Amino acid sequence: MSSEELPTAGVKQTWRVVRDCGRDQAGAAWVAAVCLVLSSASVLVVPLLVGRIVDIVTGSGDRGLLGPAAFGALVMTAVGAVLAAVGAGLTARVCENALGRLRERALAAVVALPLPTVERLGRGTVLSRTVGDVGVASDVARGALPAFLSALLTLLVTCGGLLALDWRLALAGALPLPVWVAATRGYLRRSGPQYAHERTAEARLSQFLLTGISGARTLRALCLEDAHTAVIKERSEAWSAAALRTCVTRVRFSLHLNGAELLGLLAVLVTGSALVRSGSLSLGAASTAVLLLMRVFEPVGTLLYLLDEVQSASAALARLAGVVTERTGDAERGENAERGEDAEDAVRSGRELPSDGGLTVRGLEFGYADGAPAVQDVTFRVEPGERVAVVGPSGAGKSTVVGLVTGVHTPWRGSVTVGGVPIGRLHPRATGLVTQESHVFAGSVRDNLSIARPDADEPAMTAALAQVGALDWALELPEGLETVVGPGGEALSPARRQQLALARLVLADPPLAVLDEPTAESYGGDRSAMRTAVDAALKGRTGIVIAHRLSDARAADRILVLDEGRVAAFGTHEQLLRDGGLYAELWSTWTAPRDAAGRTGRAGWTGWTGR
Ligand SMILES: Nc1ncnc2c1ncn2[C@@H]1O[C@H](COP(=O)(O)OP(=O)(O)OP(=O)(O)O)[C@@H](O)[C@H]1O
Repeated sequence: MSSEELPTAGVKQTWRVVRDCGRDQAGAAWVAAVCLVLSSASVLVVPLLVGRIVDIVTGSGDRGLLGPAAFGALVMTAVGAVLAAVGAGLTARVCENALGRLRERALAAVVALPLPTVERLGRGTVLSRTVGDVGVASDVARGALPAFLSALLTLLVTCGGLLALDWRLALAGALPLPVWVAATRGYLRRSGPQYAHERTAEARLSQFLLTGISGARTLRALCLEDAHTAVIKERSEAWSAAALRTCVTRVRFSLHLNGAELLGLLAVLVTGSALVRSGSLSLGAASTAVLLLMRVFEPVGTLLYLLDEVQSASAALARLAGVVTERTGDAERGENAERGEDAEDAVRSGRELPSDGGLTVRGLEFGYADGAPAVQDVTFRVEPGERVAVVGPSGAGKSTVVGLVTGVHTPWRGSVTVGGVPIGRLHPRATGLVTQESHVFAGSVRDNLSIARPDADEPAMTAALAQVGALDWALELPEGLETVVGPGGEALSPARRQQLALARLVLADPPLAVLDEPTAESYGGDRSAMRTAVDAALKGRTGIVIAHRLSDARAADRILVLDEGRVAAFGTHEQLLRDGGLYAELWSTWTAPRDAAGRTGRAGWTGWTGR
C-alpha cells in the first residue's frame, strides 16, 4: 500500500487548517508583514539616492545635497537590513507556532488512526507523513518562507519604482518576464509530480528499512537477508533516480533564469544609454534603473529558486492537513465529549456508534502469513454490560480473537458486530483496548491521560484516576499530574502503568472494553489492587478480558474457553466445572499443589503456572 492511501487535502482545505492553527498569531503576522513591506521600500530608496548622487557628481545636481544623499543611502541600507531581519524572525516565529499546532494535531490524528490502517500502511509511511512532512514544512517556515515573502515584496516595490522612473526603461526591464513565466510554468508542471514521486519513493524505502530493522532476527532465521537487501537496493535506486530527476529539472530551470536576466540587463543598458544620449533621461536616473533592475534579479531568483521548496512544503502541508481533516479516533473522541457531538462526528467520518456494547461474533476464521488458520469457526455472544474472561492454553488463539474483535485483524471469514454495527463501520470510540504492555507515553501524567480525551478537565482526570485507585500515588509524584513519566521521566511500576492505561480507558469511556491480561505484570498486593482497578474500569461497560490466571477468570460473569483456535466451551465458572471439560482440567491444574520450583506436575499448559 502506498503512502498516497493516507488522504491529502485540497488547497482550500489546507489553507483552512493552516489558518486555524495560526489563528492566535494574527498580531505578530501583521507586524511581520509591515516590517517586510518597509524593508522592501527601503530597497527602492537606496538606488534612487545613488542616482541622485550620480547626477550631483556629473554636475547636474545641487552639490549641497551630496552629503545628505550619501548619508541617507547608508541609513536606509541599515534600516532596511534591520527591518528585514525583524520581519524574517517574526515570520519564522509565526510559522513555527502554527506548525507546532499542526504537528500536534497531525500526531493526534495519526495516533487515532484505526490500528488496521497503521498495520497496513506500515510505520515507515506513517512516520514519513508526520515526522518527514512536518520536518519539510518546518525547514521552509524557518528559512525559505521569510526569504520568499521578502523577495516577493521587494519585487513588487522595485517594479513599481522602475515604472515610476521611466516607462520605456520599465518596458525594457520587463523583457525577461515572458522567459521567467514560461520557464517557471514548465518547471512547476514537471517538479510537482517529481517531488511527490521522490517523497513517495523515500517513504517506501524508509518503511522497508524499518521493517528490516524490527524483523532482523526473523529475516536471519529464515535466511531472507539477501532477498530483503535486494528490495532495499531496488527501492534505494528508485529513490536516487527520483532525486536525480528533480535535480536535473532544477538545473535546467536555473539556466533559463540566468539567460533571462542577461537579456533584461542588456535591454535596460541599451535603452538607458539611448535615452541619456537623446537627453530625455539623466545619467543618474539611468543608473538608478540599472541598479533597480539588478535588485530585481536577486528577489526573482530567490522567489523562483524557493518556489520548489515552498511547493514541496505545500505538498507536505496538504498531506498533513489531509490526515488532520480525516482524523477519526481517540483524540477526536475527546474533542466531542458530548454524546450528541459523537454521533455527528460518527456520521461525518462515515463510522457508526453502536447502540450498546453487546458483542456478536459469528463463524470467525483467520490465520497469519503461514496460511494455516489460527482460529476457526469462533462464534459467541456477549451481552451488553457482561464481563467475559477468555482463557485457554498458550497458542489457543486468545490474542488472535481479541485482535479480530478490536479490528486489528480482518477475518478471512465470519463477522464481528458491536451493538449491531459491523466492526468495519464501527466508530473507534466504540471499543477500548488495554494491552499487557500498557504503554506510558513520554510526557506528564496529564499528557498521558489527555491522549484518551484531549478536552478532559482536571475533575474528569482526577475522577478517572480515583476510579482506578491511582489518584493517591499520582498526587504524591514530585509534581503531581505535571510529573513527567515514561521514557526519560519518573519510572512507574508495571501496576501503576496499568492503572494509568485503565484511567485512559475510563476517560475514553467506550461501551466495549477489551483487556489483554491486565494483571499479568502485578504480584502480591499490587495484583489485588489491579483486580479492583480492572473491576472499576469495566463498570458500566461490556468487558472482554484475556485471563491467564484462572482466579481472574473466575471473577467474570462467563468464561470463553478456547482450544486450538476453536471455542471449546462458554459458560459460568460453575457450569464449566460441572461439565468437566477442558476448563475443569485447567482448573484442577491451576489449583493443584506445586513443587518447590512452582511446577504443577502437568505438562503442556504453559502460561498457566503463575498464581
Ligand atoms: N504474528 C503471528 N504470525 C504467525 N503466527 C501467529 C502470530 N501470532 C499468533 N500466531 C499463531 O496463531 C496461533 C494463536 O496464537 P495466539 O497468540 O492468538 O494464542 P494465545 O492463546 O493468545 O497464546 P498466548 O497465551 O501464548 O499469548 C498460534 O499458533 C500462534 O503461533
